[in-house]
Amino acid sequence: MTGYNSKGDVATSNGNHRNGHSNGSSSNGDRPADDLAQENQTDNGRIQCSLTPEELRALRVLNEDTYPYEVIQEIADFIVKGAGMRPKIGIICGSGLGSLADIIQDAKIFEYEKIPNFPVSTVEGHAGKLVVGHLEGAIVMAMQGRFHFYEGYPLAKCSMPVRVMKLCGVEYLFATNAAGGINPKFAVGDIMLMHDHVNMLGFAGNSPLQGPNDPRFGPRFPALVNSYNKDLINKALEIGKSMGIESNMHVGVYSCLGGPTYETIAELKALRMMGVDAVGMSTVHEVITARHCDMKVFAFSLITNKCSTEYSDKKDEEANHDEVMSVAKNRQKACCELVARLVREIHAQS
Ligand SMILES: O=P(O)(O)O[C@@H]1C[C@H](O)[C@@H](CO)O1
Ligand SMILES: Nc1nc2[nH]cnc2c(=O)[nH]1
Repeated sequence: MTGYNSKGDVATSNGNHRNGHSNGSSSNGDRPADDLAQENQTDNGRIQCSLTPEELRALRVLNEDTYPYEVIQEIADFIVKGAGMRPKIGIICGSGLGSLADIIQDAKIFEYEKIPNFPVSTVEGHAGKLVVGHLEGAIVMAMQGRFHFYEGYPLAKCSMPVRVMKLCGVEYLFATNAAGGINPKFAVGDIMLMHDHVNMLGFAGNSPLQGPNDPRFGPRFPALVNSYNKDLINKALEIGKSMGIESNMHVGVYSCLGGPTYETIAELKALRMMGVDAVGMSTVHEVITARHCDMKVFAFSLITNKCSTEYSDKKDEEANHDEVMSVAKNRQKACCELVARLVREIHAQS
């Protein structure tokens, strides 16, 4: 059998692996490169490809920026069949917020590495598991680990799981993230419900929808006004009130930068002038992909650090991922309750 894993290795029928890394296992042992090149040469001097058509197709899919509809459908079928249920709500867990998936009951867990054609998570705080099960009566699917542009994935690949969710039957996307608070009124640990975004990667000419448009997902030129569902924002505000956290909740504008660097003071000043309240490295391309295929979107940022727009020599004012993770851990209970109660409301309405 020929199989593929998500690291781009190709496993052949005799169990050998080919990959591009010098320290990877090789079906060719330690034979000199000249020998191998000669063996693969055809009469016209071109290197002959020894991959089967299936192997080539899988490699193409792994390396392509866009996933064909049929491949997304295959992934969705794999998940729905494996889980034995069809989810209605999709949740993307932000950095350190993986516990949002831990509250799912009767969970069927899929490691990303075992899902055909799925990328792998490479960031600390993103476990790399897809969890399908029940939450407050609804069937949900949660990504414990998302894909970021700075990991080296093209945007279409980063947000490909949103299309998988859609073909699984998901109607609502809940996207969560850890973000730096630029609005001076925001404190560490606050929750900002997103009501709009500034797509900085889009300003630079990058979009998850780049390339040929497949109308089975949505239109070539989707509108993005009203992307963030107002009813869900209002419901979340009511829930926040009844949890007694209304003074730690805001509604604001998020912006996604490419990362992995945190922002300079000059960049933060520019973002603030543009009306940005919180800054991160994700979510926007997922929201674009979700709106393109007409999903209802709810998204929030957990403010894990304050972004000062004043120059300072203080080391403790510099953002760092350990702080991001530790704040997320401390606030996971409130985030889980907010998500669970909103899911309950949606389920009660349907
Ligand atoms: O996945 P999210 O957007 O929650 O993660 C944020 C952005 C970077 O991945 C990381 C930086 O600390 O946290
Ligand atoms: N870009 C960015 N991402 C974050 N994720 C968590 N905090 C931050 C931040 O300050 N900036």
